Amino acid sequence: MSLLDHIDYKTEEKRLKETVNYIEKSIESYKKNKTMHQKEIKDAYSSLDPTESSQSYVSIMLHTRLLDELENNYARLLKAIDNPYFARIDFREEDKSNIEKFYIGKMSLQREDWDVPMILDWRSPLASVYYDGRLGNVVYQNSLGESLSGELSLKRQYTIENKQLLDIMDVDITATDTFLQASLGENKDNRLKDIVSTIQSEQNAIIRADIKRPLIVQGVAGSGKTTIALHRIAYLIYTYEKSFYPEQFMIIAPNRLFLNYISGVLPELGANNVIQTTYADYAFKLIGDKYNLTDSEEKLVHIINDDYTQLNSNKKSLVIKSSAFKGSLTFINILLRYIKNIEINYIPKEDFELEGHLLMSVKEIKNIILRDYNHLPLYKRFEQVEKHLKFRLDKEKDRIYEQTKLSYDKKIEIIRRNEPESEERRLTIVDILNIRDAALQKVKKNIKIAVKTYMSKFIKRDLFDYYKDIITNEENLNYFSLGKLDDKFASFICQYSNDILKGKMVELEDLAPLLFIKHRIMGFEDEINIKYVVIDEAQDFSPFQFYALKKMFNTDFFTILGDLSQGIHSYRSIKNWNIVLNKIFDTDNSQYLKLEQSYRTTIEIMDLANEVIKLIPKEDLIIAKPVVRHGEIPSIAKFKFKKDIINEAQKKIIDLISEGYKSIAVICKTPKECKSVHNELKKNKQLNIKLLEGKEEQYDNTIVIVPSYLSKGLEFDAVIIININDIYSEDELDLKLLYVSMTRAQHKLFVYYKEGKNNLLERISLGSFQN
Ligand SMILES: Nc1ncnc2c1ncn2[C@@H]1O[C@H](COP(=O)(O)OP(=O)(O)OP(=O)(O)O)[C@@H](O)[C@H]1O
Repeated sequence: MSLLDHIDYKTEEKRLKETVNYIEKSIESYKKNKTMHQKEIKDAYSSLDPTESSQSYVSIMLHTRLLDELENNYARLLKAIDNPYFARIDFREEDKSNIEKFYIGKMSLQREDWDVPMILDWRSPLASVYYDGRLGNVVYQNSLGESLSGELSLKRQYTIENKQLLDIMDVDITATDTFLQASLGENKDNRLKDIVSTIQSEQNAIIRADIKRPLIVQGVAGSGKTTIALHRIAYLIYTYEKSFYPEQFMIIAPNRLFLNYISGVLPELGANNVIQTTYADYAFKLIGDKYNLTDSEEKLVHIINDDYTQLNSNKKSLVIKSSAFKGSLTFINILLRYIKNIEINYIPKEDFELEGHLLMSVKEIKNIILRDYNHLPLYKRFEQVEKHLKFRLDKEKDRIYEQTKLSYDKKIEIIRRNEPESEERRLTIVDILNIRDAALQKVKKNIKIAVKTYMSKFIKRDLFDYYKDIITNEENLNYFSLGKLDDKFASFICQYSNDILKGKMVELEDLAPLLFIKHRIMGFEDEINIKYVVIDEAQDFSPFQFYALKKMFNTDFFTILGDLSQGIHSYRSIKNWNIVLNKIFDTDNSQYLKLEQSYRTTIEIMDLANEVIKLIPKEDLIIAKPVVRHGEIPSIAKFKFKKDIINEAQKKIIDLISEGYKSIAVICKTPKECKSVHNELKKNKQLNIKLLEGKEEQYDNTIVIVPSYLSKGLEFDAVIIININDIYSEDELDLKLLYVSMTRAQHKLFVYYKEGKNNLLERISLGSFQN
């Protein structure tokens, strides 16, 4: 049906015009108001008298605030004007007779003369029925969490561009979501986009899940985890705007390139100032930059390359084991014992006294440290002790001074009373007076230095000294593990860590324990004010990484998203979500949701990728179900020579560009192979191909060449997997790397490999799924 034939075309056309006109008028009135406020501020400044009158200050403050609000609204209106809304629902509240029409957009728009909003924000409670509700009776929760019901009689979607209505689509019970199909079929550039108009019900449940309970989401490749994570933040900022500032939300992503890839979404959703960081960047901000990070991917690359086997077959398993150990619950417990030991043993053994007078006993001091202020970092507890000591001293010092004086005065009095006046008596008294004065001087001096002297008995050490004291000291490691660590392993890990730390380097695995020590012992210089944390690609986190964040931020407000099938760092990270659900958070409180539908790839590509991941013999593996979108069958081609692969890839890239694809990736297994393929491909001057090595913070190229592990999280219109020397084996890690590489493709996938020992790709190319 053409747009003009739609029964409501005229009404909808009129409504759009009306909305656009209203926004235009609002923009005009903004401009007038802005000039007015600016003039008020200027006038107030010119009549500002520094000696008097707060009137002008008040005026400046008021108009500055109003101007800020105005600027915010203006930015929102400008954003909305070309495409003010994307959907409409017709809804009748229970027990009411009238049906209201609600137009849903990325922002809300109120008209003073209307009862219902002109545009309803997609994050508002009622808008939820658009995402969840089928036509008929529906239930949604209002902002107080109460269930409200009503009848949904229409769900309508619009395509609007540049203020023009291009399409109207009514969604009934059976209609497949053509809008979703259209959106998934588009070619995309190298930035993630918002999906407000096509959020699916299972995704909506995650976006709007209870804020108070930690939420763990296992979602297959391309199920929208990253996208939803960002929408959830935008939703929470809107819903809880009175309780949280955007700056109190933090999203943690795997690397800066990825952060750049997602950076456009939150501003587009009206959520500015959210902290977007990587674990390492944030950790270094808190622990300082005395030490540097070893290349966090280097270990993975060694493992992928299987370099260790050439060096020392045993070393690989020990390196892997120590990575896992540093992130484990076992190590958390060792550190907890170690810190407790510091707390107890670093307390001085003596009471706090002045001139033999007890001011505070060790027992009291212990109580301050171990009981009353136990929630604070140790050094902050020391500060509390100092305050208490000062308080006691202030209270007692005059009395002690007077008592000292009195004891001498008494002696003099006795002499005066018992001895007759004589030169000798006078000299004795003068002597005593001199001794008294010296004693009082001493008391005065001791009063001055008493607290400082006592506090100097508390030992303070550098963060890294503490860490080395446990991770490079075999005796301590054994002692605090209660003798449960294997001697050979303990010895290896100490030596291995010492080798790294002595070069003023740390590995990614060291950051969580360092953060935790800093949190419990020194405390952080600036107050940490993060209230909500979202972690993407969380399958690569260790238990300790989650634990350290939870403790530092002192919150359960977490959304954690990941896909275990893409856990390519599983040598150092969680193996399943249970540990997070039950050990890091409270089992009864944490929520677990699954996303099984994949939106990124075509059925044909997903089928092929699923064949790969199914080769991992794991029962709990979740296989992705692609949404119904067909495309070309991925082509897998074998070549005799490297040069043939390069030629074919060059040709294919040129074809893809001419077909209008906006983002193309060549993915090789290792960085080494990427480099070598890049050197060949770039000989064709027609191709501007960028090699991604992991250090870059952004890329704007259409064509990139990227190692498999770095492609995680990204997506491209078309992917060409090239495999020449660093062949894929059937190891779990290799299967995951190949799976990740394949699932980056939205529309087209090509696999080119060199004949020889490449059994896995050979096997896949002969697979039954190839028609
Ligand atoms: N409801 C939706 N409507 C339209 N597009 C969607 C929807 N959900 C997801 N997508 C699209 O699917 C693609 C994959 O999304 P995203 O990258 O967020 O998934 P992911 O689960 O984080 O993937 P991966 O784990 O493989 O990196 C994106 O292009 C996103 O825009």
